[in-house]
Amino acid sequence: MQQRIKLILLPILLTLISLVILKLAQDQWQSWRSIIRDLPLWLLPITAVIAFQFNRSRLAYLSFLFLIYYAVERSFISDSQLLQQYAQPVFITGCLILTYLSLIKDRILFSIFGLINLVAIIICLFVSALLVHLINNNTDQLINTLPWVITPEDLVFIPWFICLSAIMIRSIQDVTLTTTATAISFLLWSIEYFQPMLFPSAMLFIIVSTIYLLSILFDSYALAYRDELTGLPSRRALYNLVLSLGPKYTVAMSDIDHFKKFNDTYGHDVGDQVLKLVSSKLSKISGGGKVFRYGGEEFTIVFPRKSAEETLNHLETVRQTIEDYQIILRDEKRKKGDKKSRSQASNTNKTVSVTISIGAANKVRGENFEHALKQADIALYKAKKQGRNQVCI
Ligand SMILES: Nc1nc2c(ncn2[C@@H]2O[C@H](COP(=O)(O)OP(=O)(O)OP(=O)(O)O)[C@@H](O)[C@H]2O)c(=O)[nH]1
Repeated sequence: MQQRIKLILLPILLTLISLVILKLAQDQWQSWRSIIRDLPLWLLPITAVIAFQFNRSRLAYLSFLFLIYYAVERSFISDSQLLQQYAQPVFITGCLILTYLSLIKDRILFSIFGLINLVAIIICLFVSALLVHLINNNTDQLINTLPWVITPEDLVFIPWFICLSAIMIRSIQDVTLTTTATAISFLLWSIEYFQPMLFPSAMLFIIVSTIYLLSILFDSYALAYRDELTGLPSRRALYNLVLSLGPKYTVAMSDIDHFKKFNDTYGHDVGDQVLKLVSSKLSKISGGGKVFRYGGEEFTIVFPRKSAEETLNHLETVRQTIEDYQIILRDEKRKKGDKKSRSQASNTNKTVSVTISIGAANKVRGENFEHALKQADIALYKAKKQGRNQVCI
């Protein structure tokens, strides 16, 4: 749930807030109009290249297609009738492409997948031309069968609504910043068509580029500083934190007991499940402890401004929580099986529990972080030797 708030709701909310602020501050940026008008012509290609470099092929496609759209729109700005004439098919094409790109995965641009995507984009173009043709030729019939349709122009809401629903469902299913960025593009694309007077297109495409660049930046940050399996900050993030630590802190090393045996008994996949659950319990440690996956089944906890004695209660509480926690092993058959096997599986779910050992050490004056880490490791070794499932300092 937290992940959904962070990766879907927050970016959408921030975009909406930015739009409101931009609208309210309209008078201020009006004087920058000529710069704003040119900015997408620089920003969109830069975004496309960066997205391509970072293997975000979907964002690269979108930046490139928006660039073409914006460049064409700018060059035909004087011929407003021509723009009007093609507005509907162009809008539906955009909706279809955005929906298609939100449904697929990022693939290498110059590969067979790149070719497939290119063909799919061309198909979107034809489908939208066909749709508009069908709508225009069957307007009367459609209006009679669909009583809630008010004018022929409103018929565009049908494909739009289908695409919107598909994108929304996809955003909930595939919680990534790229999917959210595609959903936000759809929102801005809809504003561009339904409310063209609200914002100049240039402003919308500047926002689109900014969102793409930010999503690439945050994704890369997460890749560099977060452990993929557990979602905890990685060892690299730990060494980043060390740079900001003051003279007083405590380092604790924690390790799951007999994890090799656990893996051998239940398999590596179940081991992974347990690692995730232990990480989630550890990450809720009290006392301001910051938890990192050090590697394998080892975790490091840093308590800034606390002595080892002051952290004992917090470490003991988390150790006890993990010991008491009954882990329900998900039956793999259940995920793939039919209804019958699912109900059988729910009765055969096994519960297991694991314990952890923890060693903690103070940062000693005149010594560095490595020294504190080594002392914590020695304390952990002591906890293991004394029978495991305990905290030692
Ligand atoms: N499932 C899974 N296992 C891992 C992962 N990383 C490390 N391991 C396993 O963790 C186990 C660590 O085993 P050991 O270092 O021998 O320690 P232990 O069995 O936990 O025994 P003690 O620490 O002495 O209690 C090895 O079997 C590794 O394969 C991982 O990401 N997933």
